[in-house]
Amino acid sequence: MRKITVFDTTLRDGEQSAGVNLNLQEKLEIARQLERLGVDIIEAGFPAASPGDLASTKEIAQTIKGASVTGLARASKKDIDAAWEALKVAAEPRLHVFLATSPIHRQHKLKMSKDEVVAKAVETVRYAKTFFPQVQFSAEDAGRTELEFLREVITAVIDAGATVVNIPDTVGYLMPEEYGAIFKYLKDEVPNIDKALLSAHCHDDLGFAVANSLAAIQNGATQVEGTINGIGERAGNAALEEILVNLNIRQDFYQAEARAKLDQLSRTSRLVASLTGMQVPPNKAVVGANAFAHESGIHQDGVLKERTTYEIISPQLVGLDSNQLVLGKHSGRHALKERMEFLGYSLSEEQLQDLFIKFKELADKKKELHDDDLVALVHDSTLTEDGDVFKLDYLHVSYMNSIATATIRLETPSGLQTEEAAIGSGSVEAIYNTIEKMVQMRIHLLDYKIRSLSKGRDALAEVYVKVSYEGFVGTGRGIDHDVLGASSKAFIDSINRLRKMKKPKHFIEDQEEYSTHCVQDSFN
Ligand SMILES: CC(=O)SCCNC(=O)CCNC(=O)[C@H](O)C(C)(C)COP(=O)(O)OP(=O)(O)OC[C@H]1O[C@@H](n2cnc3c(N)ncnc32)[C@H](O)[C@@H]1OP(=O)(O)O
Ligand SMILES: CC(C)C(=O)C(=O)O
Ligand SMILES: [Mg+2]
Repeated sequence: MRKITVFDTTLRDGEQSAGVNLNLQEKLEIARQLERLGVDIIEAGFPAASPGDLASTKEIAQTIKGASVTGLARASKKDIDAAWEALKVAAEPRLHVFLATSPIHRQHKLKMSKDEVVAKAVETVRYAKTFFPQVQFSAEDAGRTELEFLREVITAVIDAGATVVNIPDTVGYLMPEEYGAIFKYLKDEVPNIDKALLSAHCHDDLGFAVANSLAAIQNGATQVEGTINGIGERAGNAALEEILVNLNIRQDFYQAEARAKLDQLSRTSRLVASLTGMQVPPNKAVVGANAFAHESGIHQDGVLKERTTYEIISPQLVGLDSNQLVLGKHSGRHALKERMEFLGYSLSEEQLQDLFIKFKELADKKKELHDDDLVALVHDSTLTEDGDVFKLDYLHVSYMNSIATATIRLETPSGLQTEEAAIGSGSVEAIYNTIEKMVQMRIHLLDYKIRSLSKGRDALAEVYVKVSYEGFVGTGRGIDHDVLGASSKAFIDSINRLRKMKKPKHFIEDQEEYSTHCVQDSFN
């Protein structure tokens, strides 16, 4: 199994993301987590860029012992001196110098000839080697460099003492086959290639950063560079978590391994997202919030029967407790049953079916159903399961000039449909006046309470009412995604309960005592 050295540049190339600026404490916190993750090299900054970058690189070099710490420098003595100032405290000082090699960069940016680039690269590596035992040379924009010239530069810098040579696809231009072919070419054609590690560094402009990095590994790269969550300049760098999980899950294919502890990946991703403010999209591979969430019934059924039907990565591998079966409108009975059992309800087939119908009705209106919603639904269905009750069929409320009008259709205990309308000074009063007319009972509302059952704007509403009718006191409860729907259902529920009361058993003079008894009776 080939060993792959993992080079993390979240704190250098990652921090080059537009809008990201980490302070010393934040950088240190990320560096400590990268150490826990077990990356081999942490690129802590670009010391010549600013006094702050120098100070944080130095602090990280001083603090981190479980990984090698490096910093970036241009092919310039001033930059290398600044890097030495920051990194001389490290256990094994390591420098990363770069110089562009592509015709575009030579001509327009550096204004240097090929010979001048080779000479500058060699001079730089030699100078760096007077301080640093480990020197990495990066041929910036190697991806767009003439192969023969790249071979010449790489051979020269290894001769000058470079211990790592990096072949960046700086602008994310190459296809995996092309990038892999460069590594194969250099392995075959650079005579001293065995004296240095060969490194891959990819950007995601065309969406191939991870694929390109893996293609490089397939073709001989022994070091891979990237950032957590793939943050970085423009479209970002290769996402390290994706590369690491690929190497683990498809070890059979790559025949290569890294020493990183994958169960630290989720935590590292969350830390980087929160400190950089660059949130991870939910569908992002490995660390997205939905990466281990199954919503559709067929998938949930498969996962419940055998996890690997739809899950190639176990959540525990990346440090999560478990996968998630999200209950929503695409879910099926298997997942609903499993969740209800988890919540302590063992439902008969009939009860499950009844609940499932209500579940689907609610799921059409609500994005995701939480445990509270399910408990509410199961209670709601068991309250009305014995038939012989009024049921709400249709509700319309309008409110104009301080007058509310409710139009309601009820299904009566004998199965008939009846419709009525009435007004009130508010919507709930209009609803209750209408229902009262329909059931032909003079009902006094003694109490009305409303609360939200779950989280979010689309949470279910639960309404409790306490009512009295000819000396009887009863309560009712209604749950609905709409507060007026819940209010109607609670009132109808209280009427259904009153209708079922048997006078000798339930008639209690003390109304408080009766009410408590009734509530317990209803909800136990
Ligand atoms: C692919 C990459 O990610 S490379 C790293 C990119 N990261 C950064 O640039 C972040 C930190 N950078 C900075 O803070 C600043 O650019 C500094 C402090 C390094 C330099 O600032 P300035 O001196 O004002 O130069 P400026 O950034 O405007 O221009 C870059 C100069 O470096 C030169 N240069 C670029 N790359 C290299 C190199 N590898 N070696 C030597 N010189 C280089 C450019 O040709 C240009 O030189 P010129 O002034 O002679 O035209
Ligand atoms: C400095 C180099 C390695 C770089 O970040 C790039 O070329 O993308
Ligand atoms: Mg880069």
